[in-house]
Amino acid sequence: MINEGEEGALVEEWVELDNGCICCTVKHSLVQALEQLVQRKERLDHILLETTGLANPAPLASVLWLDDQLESSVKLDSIITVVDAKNLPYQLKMQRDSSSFPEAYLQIAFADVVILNKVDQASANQLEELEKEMRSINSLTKIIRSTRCQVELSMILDCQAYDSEHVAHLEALLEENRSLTTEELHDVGVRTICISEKQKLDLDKVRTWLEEILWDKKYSMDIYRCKGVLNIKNSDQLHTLQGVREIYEIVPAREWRKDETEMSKIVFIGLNISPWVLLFGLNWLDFLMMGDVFYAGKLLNQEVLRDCLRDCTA
Ligand SMILES: Nc1nc2c(ncn2[C@@H]2O[C@H](COP(=O)(O)OP(=O)(O)OP(=O)(O)O)[C@@H](O)[C@H]2O)c(=O)[nH]1
Repeated sequence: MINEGEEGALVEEWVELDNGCICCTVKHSLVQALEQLVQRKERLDHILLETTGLANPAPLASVLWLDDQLESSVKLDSIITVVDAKNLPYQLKMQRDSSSFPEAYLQIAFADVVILNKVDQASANQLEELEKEMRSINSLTKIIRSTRCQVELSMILDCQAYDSEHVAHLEALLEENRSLTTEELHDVGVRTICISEKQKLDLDKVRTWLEEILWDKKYSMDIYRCKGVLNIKNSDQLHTLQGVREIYEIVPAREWRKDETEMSKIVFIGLNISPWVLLFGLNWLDFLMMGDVFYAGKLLNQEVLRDCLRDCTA
């Protein structure tokens, strides 16, 4: 850490961690070290943690988010991924065609913000294609184009992506997606699915449904991230859902406003997401699908949905 000392001199300070990878072996001592830092410094606004280019963000995200719930002084604000506009198409293709550990996919799937860097090295068409591909992996992410990573700090700090009460972005996203059309469904890989439903949900049943998906990994779906607003039976409160891997939280956030439509909107980002399996679960929650489902950024129409359900119950 570099700080300003007496008479403006720069003072370098180090906090030493045991040897090991911060996303595996030393994740708990990392949290302790961060807390120590916060206690020692009065003027610490943000901590930017840079992992290696091969890191899997999942363990770090879970441990920092969990710590936030335990009222630690360190709070996870957002995960930012820098991608290279020139090389990303090659990396995604390589990982799609092999069974290797999909770091590039994981890092996009977990990103709350993607900085699409080196845009001077790609054509307008290539950039558009890349953004489309990234949005099909993670529709929730905010993409910022840059050269030499020059971005407004206000765009990457204070995003509150893990804040239970901060759902404005999610609501905007689901509105935004409405104009998309139906396309292919048979797609494997890391994808986003967005589900909206008008009927009120039974909270206990939603929990059971989520736990089957997140904990029991029903039908081999591997969910990295989930977020949502929920319209719960016998409650006048808008509830929010936040989840990172197996950990999830549903909390009443605020009363529904008069000008908003009371409905549930849930987003899952993960590997091998099967729309029909999720819908089968939803059907079991006792409601007919009245709302919309978007898969990899594309709207599935009601006919396709009904076919999915028929397939599941046959
Ligand atoms: N043309 C172009 N080159 C860039 C841009 N951003 C970075 N570079 C160049 O890309 C090379 C790699 O940049 P680094 O910033 O060291 O890349 P890095 O991935 O952070 O490297 P690590 O130190 O391994 O983390 C350098 O030669 C940079 O000058 C960009 O927007 N456009």
